[in-house]
Amino acid sequence: MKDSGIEDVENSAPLPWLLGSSLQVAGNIVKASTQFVAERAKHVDVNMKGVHSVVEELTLEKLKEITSPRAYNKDLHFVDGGPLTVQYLLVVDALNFCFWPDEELEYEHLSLGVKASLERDPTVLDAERLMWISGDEVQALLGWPRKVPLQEERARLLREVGGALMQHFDGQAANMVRQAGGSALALVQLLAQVCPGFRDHAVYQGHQVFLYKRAQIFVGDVYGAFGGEGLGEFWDIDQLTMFADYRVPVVLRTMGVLRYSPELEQKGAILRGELIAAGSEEEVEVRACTVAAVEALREAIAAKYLGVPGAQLPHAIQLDWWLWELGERERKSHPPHHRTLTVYY
Ligand SMILES: Nc1nc2c(c(CN[C@H]3C=C[C@H](O)[C@@H]3O)cn2[C@@H]2O[C@H](COP(=O)(O)O)[C@@H](O)[C@H]2O)c(=O)[nH]1
Repeated sequence: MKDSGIEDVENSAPLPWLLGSSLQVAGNIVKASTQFVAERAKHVDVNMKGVHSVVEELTLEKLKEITSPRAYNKDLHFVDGGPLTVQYLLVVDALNFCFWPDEELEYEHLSLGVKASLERDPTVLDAERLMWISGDEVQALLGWPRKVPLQEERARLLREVGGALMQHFDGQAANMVRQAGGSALALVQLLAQVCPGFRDHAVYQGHQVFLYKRAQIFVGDVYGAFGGEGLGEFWDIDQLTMFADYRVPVVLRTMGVLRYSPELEQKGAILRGELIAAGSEEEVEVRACTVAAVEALREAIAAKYLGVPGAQLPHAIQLDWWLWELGERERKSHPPHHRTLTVYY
């Protein structure tokens, strides 16, 4: 095969199979598969009138804020511009799920708790230590005064990360980023391949639906923490979708962008704070329609601001950070979010 040069490409291009795979051709499998759900959803829908009224009110000044490098909240994180930041973000995003069973526990307790531990002991996130971490050590890592929800699961997920880093990347999360060759989608796929805990998907009406929330948020965090440069430089960062959590759907509902059926909202579990099962139609539709809603917002913003001097078209992840921070600030006045016991978000 020498004369065809394929051998050379294989040796030089990282993960060539991804470049030609459905992942690249169909863009992001999260975008494609959540669209499949949004077109059929019974309990949730994306209200295009709501989308257009939000974009109507979106000023150029607000858009500049959303697309500025400061949109990523570095104060909440350990950011030293080096590979230890990548190790830190992978650990945080391996644990970045399901805080609500503990009324007082919020995301910042996770990110700032791990940051404080790392500043006390720079070896605390070494892969060979993560491989053996216990539930009690996870509680200590966060510096939380009591057990954290799903504590033993969180320890298992960290042990999985430690083992994968030792097996494939010489213990360094930064090596995994480098192996993705500057592609955000390839890095999402690579992380989901080596760590089953990041394979956030469901089966909906017989079709596999990918949300990949923690895998995508890890890539978004690396991009944000490094300001889109060095280890954070991804040529296809605009291909990532928003991160399907439980905070942003509430924000989109208060904006009139997302609508829930009466069964789901009034009579249903949400207002009574009952659990909605992971993988149920309701849960998958809430998450998938949230992804589709942010894509619709993004397209409507592009239609309004394409070519406008000084306007930068936002990535889905920048819209996500804007909506999530808004939801965090307003969470006391917002209606309750849906409650799913899960390791995915
Ligand atoms: N969609 C989306 N979901 C996000 C985040 C973040 C972390 N954002 C920081 C990182 C960079 C940015 O600049 C932000 O400062 C956490 N979560 C999810 O929210 C839920 C936690 O909610 P609560 O219980 O209220 O703390 C839980 O599912 C968690 O996984 C985000 O950015 N987008």
